Amino acid sequence: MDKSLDIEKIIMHKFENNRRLFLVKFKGYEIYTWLPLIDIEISSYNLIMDYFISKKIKTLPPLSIKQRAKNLYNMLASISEEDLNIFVQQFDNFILPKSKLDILMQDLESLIDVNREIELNEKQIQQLRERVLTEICIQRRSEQLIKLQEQEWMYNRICDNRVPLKICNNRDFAILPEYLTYVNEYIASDGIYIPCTPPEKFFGCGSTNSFKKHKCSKSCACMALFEVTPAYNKEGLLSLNRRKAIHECNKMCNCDEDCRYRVVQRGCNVKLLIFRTATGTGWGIKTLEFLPKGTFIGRYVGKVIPWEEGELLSKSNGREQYLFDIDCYKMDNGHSKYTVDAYYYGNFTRFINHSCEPNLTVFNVWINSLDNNLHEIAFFTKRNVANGEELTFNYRKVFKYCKCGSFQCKPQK
Ligand SMILES: C[S@@+](CC[C@H](N)C(=O)[O-])C[C@H]1O[C@@H](n2cnc3c(N)ncnc32)[C@H](O)[C@@H]1O
Repeated sequence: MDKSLDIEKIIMHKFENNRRLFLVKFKGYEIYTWLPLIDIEISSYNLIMDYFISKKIKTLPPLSIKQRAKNLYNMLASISEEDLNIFVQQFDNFILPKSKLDILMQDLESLIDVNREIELNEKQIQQLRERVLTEICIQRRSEQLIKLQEQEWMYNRICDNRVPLKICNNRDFAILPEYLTYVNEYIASDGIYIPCTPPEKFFGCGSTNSFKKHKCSKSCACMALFEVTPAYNKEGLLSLNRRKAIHECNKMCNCDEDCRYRVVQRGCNVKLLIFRTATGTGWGIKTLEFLPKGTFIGRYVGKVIPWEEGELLSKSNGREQYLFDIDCYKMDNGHSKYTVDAYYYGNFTRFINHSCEPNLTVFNVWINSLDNNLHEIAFFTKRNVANGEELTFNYRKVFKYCKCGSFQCKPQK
């Protein structure tokens, strides 16, 4: 019988060659088929019972050994999500054995005598339960790996990083949040306009009439125009120590795409892993290569909402930590005009955890939007970072139970 078809009702039964056959109708189909008891008893035992009762047939068919073994399996399998996550920790690094479900079911069947209640002692129950739970873990793990693979593929289809992202969870059965839409840019909420080109009066550096692309140097006209110190060295690493505004060359400039003042806009060029942390902070980001100080990591993106809306959202559980104010310039009321909400829309940076001793730092960057209140929020490494280290920044919102584990950690009392 096709396992994907559900039986809606049993119409009648008959005996043929000493076998009881049932005429069944499948859910959603006008199909009627004769099936032997053995084919339907596991999935539709209650239907068979109801049918027998309705027909006033006294002898109910006994449960088959298979069904009883299945019931026993289900009984042993009952466990909460939390306990399953604890159970799976016994397998180092989530390396599970090969499935032995067939042997387990055979063993359960051979334990069962159709006419008698089975009696198992505590130790037998414990051993069987461990085998059943192991099978559940194997099943859940294979479903999870398929899902994580799909999510990695979906993220990389959209993600504009120059190196593909990797996703890995060797801690529990969680997958990445399915409500998250991966985006590379700010998404404007109703009534907000995000400029994607500089105003016309801005000419950029180099002559726009020239066909020959010019090379920007320390004396790039943009830096003089915006009265900023050039932010990057020749290797494209951040050379500012103090938090200053960064202006990059933009769409109006006549310099190469690989100009040294186009770092953030070129995207992340680092091998990154979205992983499940061991410290109970959920997902996090780690680098899969050594990063020198000043390496650009990513832009914090998401839905741009008015600051006041962010304030309201921050009161709802779990949302606050995904909100980031675009706050280089404050309004008269002392707050930023806009906030980025990365809860439903965001990129990998929404998974960066907080640390009281972080290895990332945040800079405000203007590229094509020259609106004071709509700059980019960019992460750079604030020191050399070793291959395999988790990337963190300081949220500047203290956690009651901070799990960053650093010596500087200041959890709220
Ligand atoms: C912006 S998210 C970071 C990604 C998050 N770990 C996840 O799985 O989506 C912020 C949330 O991560 C967790 N988190 C981040 N840093 C933490 C820390 N130092 N201590 C405890 N929880 C932390 C908190 O649950 C917080 O609400």
